[in-house]
Amino acid sequence: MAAAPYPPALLRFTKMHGAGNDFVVLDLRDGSLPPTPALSRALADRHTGVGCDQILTVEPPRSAGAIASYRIWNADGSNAAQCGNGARCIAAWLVRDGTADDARFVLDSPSGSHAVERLADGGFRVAMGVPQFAPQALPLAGFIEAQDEYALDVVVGTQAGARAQGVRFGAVSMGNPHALVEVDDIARAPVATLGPALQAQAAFPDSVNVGFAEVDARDRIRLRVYERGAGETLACGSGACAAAAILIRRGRVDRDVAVLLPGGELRIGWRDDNAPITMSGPATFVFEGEFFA
Ligand SMILES: N[C@H](CCC[C@H](N)C(=O)O)C(=O)O
Repeated sequence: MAAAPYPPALLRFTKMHGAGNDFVVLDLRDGSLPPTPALSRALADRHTGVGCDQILTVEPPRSAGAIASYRIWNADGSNAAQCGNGARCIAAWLVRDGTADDARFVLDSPSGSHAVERLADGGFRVAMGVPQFAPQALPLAGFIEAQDEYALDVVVGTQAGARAQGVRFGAVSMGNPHALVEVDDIARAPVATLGPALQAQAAFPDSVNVGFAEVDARDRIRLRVYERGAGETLACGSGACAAAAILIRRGRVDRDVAVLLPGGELRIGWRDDNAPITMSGPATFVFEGEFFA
């Protein structure tokens, strides 16, 4: 086997987070290749790498009106089509870079084009697209029509302690797949057991991001998310949009709602069913660095 090149190549990156959901941002606008799954895992490793939930790339725009596009790789190396907290961090990165010199601009993600607005508090509001409830949009196999609530018998736990339990959940795509389980007490939600168990169901051939929501009030949701490809994160922007969409559609919350996640608070608005969902929240720079790839 050929020896690895020496000295190893240096990879410049920016470490950022959105409400605690943390990212390594790579600028690929010079035509550099996107990270391989192995490099994504190496960058994401919290002991031997930089450490992050996702890797985000800044790339040339793909649509006429956009100033840039972004792509997303999870910590396990898998590719994703949307990242709400990441969208805000890419927006902040482009403002600092001088590419975004207006308060309003458009970014392209693999899921579509997103209007972005810079807010007075330094955060950003992003139009995250119209939620898609059709099971095929996730995909969610075994169901034809969109339902307010689905039921599956899920095996939870490992061999010895494995037990089947009926699970009721909502499902929606924000460009990436989300399932939502309502709970009475978010602090005691079975995130670490039921999250991976639902992801492993054949009903989710592409896996799924699993949210657990406690409705505090008609304008406040508490949410924890066991993310596809990253495990439980401190926040999930598309997950906050998904939870609000499902709970608004069920009539459980109003169309303008605060979503309280372990890492911070996001504001979600959905003025009518055919409008894009908007997500507002912070984007934080942590450090710049060079990684020996
Ligand atoms: N784990 C997600 C991608 C990151 C989404 C999340 N970090 C967000 O802020 O939306 C997926 O595989 O679809």
